[in-house]
Amino acid sequence: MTTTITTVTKPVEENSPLLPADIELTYLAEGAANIIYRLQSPTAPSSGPFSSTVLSTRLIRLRKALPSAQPNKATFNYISHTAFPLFPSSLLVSTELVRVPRAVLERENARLLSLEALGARSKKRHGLYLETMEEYAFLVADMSARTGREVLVEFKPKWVVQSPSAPQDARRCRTCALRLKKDGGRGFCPLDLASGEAARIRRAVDYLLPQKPPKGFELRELTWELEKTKLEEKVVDFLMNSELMPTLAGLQTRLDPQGPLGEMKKGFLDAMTVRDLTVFLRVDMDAPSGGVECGIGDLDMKSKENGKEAYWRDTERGLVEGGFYELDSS
Ligand SMILES: O=P(O)(O)O[C@@H]1[C@@H](OP(=O)(O)O)[C@H](OP(=O)(O)O)[C@H](O)[C@H](OP(=O)(O)O)[C@H]1OP(=O)(O)O
Ligand SMILES: Nc1ncnc2c1ncn2[C@@H]1O[C@H](COP(=O)(O)OP(=O)(O)OP(=O)(O)O)[C@@H](O)[C@H]1O
Repeated sequence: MTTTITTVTKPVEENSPLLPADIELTYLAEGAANIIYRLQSPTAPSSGPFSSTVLSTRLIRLRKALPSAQPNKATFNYISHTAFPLFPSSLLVSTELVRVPRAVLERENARLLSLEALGARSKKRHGLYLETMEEYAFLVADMSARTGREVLVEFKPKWVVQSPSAPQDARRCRTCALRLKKDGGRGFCPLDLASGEAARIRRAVDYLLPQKPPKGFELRELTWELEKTKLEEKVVDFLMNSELMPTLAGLQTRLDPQGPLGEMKKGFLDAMTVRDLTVFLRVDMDAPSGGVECGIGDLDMKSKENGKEAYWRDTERGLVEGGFYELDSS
């Protein structure tokens, strides 16, 4: 059986709960725009917005001071009114808006410097810190493995239907064409992922699974390869049977019928959000069947500002005019 987490998005309101100033944060990961922390408090109450249960099942997503970034309140407004309603709630990572004391942000910025000095922060992320003027943060369901027998599979499905501006005789999808243009590297084809055909989905999933056992994973089979085969079957089975891929494909088709060389109406920006979201699949390796929880995250608002409109048009023109869509996939 396939399981999904039950999720809710609380509406934006003025009185979002304020994170206690003595909250302990542990750096987990970061992307270009946000840093993700685990939460802990020795004095957490047994109920309320920051109860010990809430703290142990959620992560906090704090925004970095990027000049192009939107304030979290505006982003939350967008996700709760526009992006989340596009999806069945069972597919979404539960997300709440909370307020953060400035002292917490300042303290964590000092810690980031220490992490850098210790070599515990990726070099490419050095020099960019948390936005201390930001009043809000996102409290998100933690999709990490909770036991040594769970695995988190994280991926961006990207353009799961062909770009409407691609040439009629295209032999590559938009994502494969762009990958070829960027670095010629190998990767999964999103059209395989959304094909509904087991063999094609398996081919794509192969690229998404960890090559080594994840940290803390408990091997029950002789080798990771054997575990990986089991993991692959679970993920393929989920993608064949869940509404995830048909939903993504349906949205991308409906929201952007013209592609980046078209008029770029409102739906286009939402389509770009859907084309850049992240999927978290938490897989229970010992579930007799299924055991996959799905959470869609990173549904950030896209804007034409800051050169993005030109980037999208130029990228598409470059792919079309450079013949990247027509090059053979082999
Ligand atoms: O242009 P793409 O398709 O490479 O997607 C960009 C992503 O690259 P990748 O997923 O690695 O291929 C890119 O991801 P990374 O920074 O490479 O992790 C961003 O998500 C970017 O969006 P934004 O400018 O931050 O709003 C993404 O830009 P857009 O989705 O706005 O095009
Ligand atoms: N709900 C979650 N559960 C588990 N891990 C998560 C969760 N949200 C984020 N992460 C981890 O933190 C990383 C960075 O988070 P996120 O993608 O939100 O950052 P970002 O800065 O918005 O990324 P981008 O580079 O796409 O802008 C993710 O790649 C993932 O490994």
